[in-house]
Amino acid sequence: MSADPPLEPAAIQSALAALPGWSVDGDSLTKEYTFADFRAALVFMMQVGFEADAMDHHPEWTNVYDTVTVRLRTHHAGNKITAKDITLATAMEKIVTA
Ligand SMILES: C[C@H](O)[C@H](O)[C@H]1CNC2=NC(N)=NC(=O)C2=N1
Repeated sequence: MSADPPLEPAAIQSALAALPGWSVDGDSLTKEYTFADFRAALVFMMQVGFEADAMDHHPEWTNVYDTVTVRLRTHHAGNKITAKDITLATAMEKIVTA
């Protein structure tokens, strides 16, 4: 068994209650963040990027001007959602609401 087993759907749904704007898309957690401008989007990516790297758990994301679209899944768990994805999504929410 992997150290990070895929979460059951019920566990994902209960975690989503505390993650506004996040949803399940296939086997990933996803959210589209919109910022004031490109610079603010870039600051978010830098802050999250350092935290994600410290966690050794990295987002898949795209940036177009003021928008960052995030997809979270765990490669080592067959590309399924694990507790690490919930932890990283929670860290992103703390960063945007700080
Ligand atoms: C060796 C290193 O721990 C792994 O490759 C890490 C890096 N970042 C990761 N990020 C994500 N999203 N899933 C992983 O399984 C993963 N594994």
